[in-house]
This record gives sequence, C-alpha cells and structure tokens, in this order.
Amino acid sequence: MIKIGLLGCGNVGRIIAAHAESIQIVAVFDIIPGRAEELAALCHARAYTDFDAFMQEDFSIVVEAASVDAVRRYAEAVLRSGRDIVVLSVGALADVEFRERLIEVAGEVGKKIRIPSGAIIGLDNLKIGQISPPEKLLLRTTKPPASLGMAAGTRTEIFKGLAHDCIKLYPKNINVAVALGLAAGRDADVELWVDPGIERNIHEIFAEGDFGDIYVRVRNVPSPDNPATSYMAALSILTLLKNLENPLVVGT
Ligand SMILES: NC(=O)C1=CN([C@@H]2O[C@H](COP(=O)(O)OP(=O)(O)OC[C@H]3O[C@@H](n4cnc5c(N)ncnc54)[C@H](OP(=O)(O)O)[C@@H]3O)[C@@H](O)[C@H]2O)C=CC1
Ligand SMILES: O=C([O-])CC(=O)C(=O)O
Repeated sequence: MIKIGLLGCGNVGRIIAAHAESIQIVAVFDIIPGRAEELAALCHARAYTDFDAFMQEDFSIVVEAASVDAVRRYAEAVLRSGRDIVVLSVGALADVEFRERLIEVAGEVGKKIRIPSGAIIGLDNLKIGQISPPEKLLLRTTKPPASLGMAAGTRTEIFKGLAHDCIKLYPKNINVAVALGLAAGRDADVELWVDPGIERNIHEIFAEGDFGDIYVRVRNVPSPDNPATSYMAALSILTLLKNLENPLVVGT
C-alpha cells in the first residue's frame, strides 16, 4: 500500500483521510496544531507542525492540499528528499521562474510533480494543445459569493484576464485555470463571476483549435467544510493515488 505524507489538514485533507482505503497516510503536517492532531487521529498517522520533522517520516509521496504559499515553501525540499509530490494548489506554478526551477529539480532527482485534474474535467485530452496549440482557451468560473468570502446582490464579473494574474488575486479559487494552461500549453483566459443565484461552483471550458471546438461545463458541489473548494478536487486526488501503481493507464 502506498505510504503518503499529507501536507495540509483542512477540508481536502479531511476528505482524503476519510476515504483512505487504498493508501496509508503515515504523517500529516499543518501550521495549525489542532488541525494536524485531529486529522492524525482520524487516520492513525503522526501529526506535525514542523516541516523538517514531518519529512523524517517513512512515506514515498507528499500530497499537498494546503495553499499556493505552501507549494512555494516546501515543494523543492520534497523533491530533493527523493519523493514525488502531488500539487493541488497548482496556482504556485503560474510563476514561470518557480515552475521551471521545480521542473529542473524534479528532472535532476528523477522524481515527479503530479497535478491532479482537481475541480475540472478534461485536462487529459486538452494536452493535445501541446501538439496543436488552441487559438482559444477560456475558463469561465462562476461561484456563489460566499465561496469568495464576499457579498453580491446580482451576478457580477469580478475578474477578466489571464490565469497567471487571476491566481495572484484569488489563490484559493482559481487553481483550476493554471492547471488548464499547464495541460494545454498556454496561459488560459479567465472570467471569474460571482452569482448569488447559484449553489454550485461552475467551471466552463471553451477551447478552439484545428482539432475543432470544445465546451465542457462542470457544476461542482462545494465541499462541506470549504465552499470555495469543490468536492471533486478531493476525489480527484484520491483517484490519482489509487491509480498510481495500476498497470492499466486510461486517458491521455
Ligand atoms: N487544483 C484544483 O482544482 C483545486 C485546488 N484547490 C486548492 O487546494 C488547497 C486545499 O484546499 P482546502 O483543503 O479546501 O483548503 P483549506 O483551507 O480547507 O485547508 C488547507 C489547510 O492547509 C493549511 N496551510 C495553508 N498554508 C500552509 C502552509 N504554508 N504550511 C502548512 N499548512 C498550511 C491551512 O491553514 P490556514 O487555514 O491557517 O491557512 C489549512 O489548514 C487550496 O490551496 C485550494 O485553493 C482547491 C480546489 C480545487
Ligand atoms: O474547487 C474549485 O471549484 C476550484 C478552486 O477552488 C480552485 O481551482 O482553486
């Protein structure tokens, strides 16, 4: 059974721990001691608030479900320790210099940075963009205002521009746009909306290229403990881990 170290004991961490049937969570790490201890008790792991001590434990992969800041702080050390890392706060990789350094380190040490599909569908075949670049790549995300910690009386566009700029303003809400761009090989255009009339986190992907045109709409159920994060994001990590050692690989 694959042994993992969980970096981040919030909403996604709790969902992963509650469904850890095909994985063993050996150690958990969070800046908030109570959160780390609570999660550790749930999955019979050891709790840490000190990163270096956490890294002394015996696991082969780190699953990050914390923040863009945590990826910037710890991802390189994880790779240099000889472990793969699963990065949910993929917005950290919008910084080209940081991303290139991290990829270089992963190559040097022969380890992988794994980006789950998270809260969207379609990253697999959007990778065709790396061969046939899309002329259009747009993500329109619409969330209930509470997901962004704001109030709004009507449907309102709060951002229009490129993914790498949007993630700087909304690091807890638009990681999906950065993942989309990494898959398709170009920065995605983003529209971010809040709508008081909806209860789900909606992601609409529009892509056009010489392959044709694509429209994908995902109407995600928000997570129980963090409405900004769709429940699908945690399921996506669990699925990635479940398939890591599967000899049959489905999807591009
Ligand atoms: N790629 C994708 O499709 C998606 C990505 N995400 C991203 O996944 C991440 C996890 O989401 P979720 O579980 O809902 O978030 P939560 O805020 O519920 O949990 C994150 C936990 O990690 C802790 N944390 C944050 N920074 C650090 C750090 N530097 N070191 C140690 N612990 C830290 C947080 O503490 P504190 O509360 O004090 O900050 C919190 O306890 C978020 O960054 C989110 O934006 C979410 C959905 C989809
Ligand atoms: O969970 C979602 O719907 C998307 C999200 O928060 C993110 O990409 O950061």
